Amino acid sequence: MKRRGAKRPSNKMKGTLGKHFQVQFHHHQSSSATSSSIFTRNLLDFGSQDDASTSVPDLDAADDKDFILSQDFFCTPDYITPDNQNLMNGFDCNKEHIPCPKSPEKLNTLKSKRPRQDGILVNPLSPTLSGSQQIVELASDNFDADEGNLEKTIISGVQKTKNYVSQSAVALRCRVMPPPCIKNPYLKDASEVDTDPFGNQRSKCAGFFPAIIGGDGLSRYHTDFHEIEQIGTGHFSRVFKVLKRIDGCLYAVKHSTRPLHQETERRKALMEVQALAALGSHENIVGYYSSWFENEQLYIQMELCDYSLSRKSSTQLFTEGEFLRAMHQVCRWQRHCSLYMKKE
Ligand SMILES: Nc1ncnc2c1ncn2[C@@H]1O[C@H](COP(=O)(O)OP(=O)(O)OP(=O)(O)O)[C@@H](O)[C@H]1O
Repeated sequence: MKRRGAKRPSNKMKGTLGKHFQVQFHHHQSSSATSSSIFTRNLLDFGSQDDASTSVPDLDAADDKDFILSQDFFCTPDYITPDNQNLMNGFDCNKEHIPCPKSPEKLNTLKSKRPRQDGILVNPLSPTLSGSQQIVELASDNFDADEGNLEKTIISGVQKTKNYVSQSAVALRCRVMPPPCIKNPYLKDASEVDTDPFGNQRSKCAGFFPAIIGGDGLSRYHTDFHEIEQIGTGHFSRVFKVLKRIDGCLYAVKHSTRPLHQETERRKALMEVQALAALGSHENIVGYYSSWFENEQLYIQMELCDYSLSRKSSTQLFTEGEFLRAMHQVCRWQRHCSLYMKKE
């Protein structure tokens, strides 16, 4: 494997984990030129948040950024298109009898607790530590030769790299797309999706589709849902039939058509969500699942109704049965609401 810009002597990294980190680190460097612009932009954006004062001694600062980001946030571009399949097989403990990387729990030992200069013990899994510090601590369990250096690194890290992992980076880590679940096996009459909407993307990766991630890379809508079709329009909104990737169920997602810039606008839009959530589940009320703001638009995830009175064209007349069913539902709904009001 070609190594470019290798700064650390190889004897620093012993064992499988070290090998894995080295491989990932160098591979990321060599493949960075071919990475998508999204990856590159995000890496740069993230890197720009780390100023000189936050760099860690003994290690090259730029190397550290690559090292941390490729491991921690993206599943790495390598994961999508591995250049060397054998290297990826290194993760398979059964195949090569190589021990798996230690679980984070195993690091929570007395040995891994380092005294800070102010005398307070530092737990590497404590939320006050950044991701970079945890990775450095992870390395210390494997590379005894560098124990002293790493100890210094950790202590300095606590002082200097306090807010190294930004909120957006943490959010990005949470937005790794789950593998699609076309059919939920626990649903009796599971919705059949005739064709695989994920098509050839499925073979490429288990989790990250850069092409459909929004401009900021953090689209919850595109990460969590596959949009199938538009099923309705409201006065200020559009409603889509979607497949939730992780559970394989169909839902309706309604989102506002224009950005809600003002706080008052957002509050007003939220009233619909609050009413739906407060009413709870009822057979005649559309089920509410979740809601969120994205790009200043409100998204509401709801039960997908297979029938809508508004879809009947104005020229079509209701049959008597349909009319009675509709009236019955309205009455039940009113009763449900009045019961709810009484509770309040
Ligand atoms: N949960 C759902 N399942 C199926 N179709 C839906 C669902 N929610 C809305 N629709 C469809 O989308 C159309 C518009 O939705 P809705 O009635 O919520 O909009 P609206 O209240 O008129 O709009 P706005 O909130 O912008 O004023 C409905 O008439 C219906 O056809």
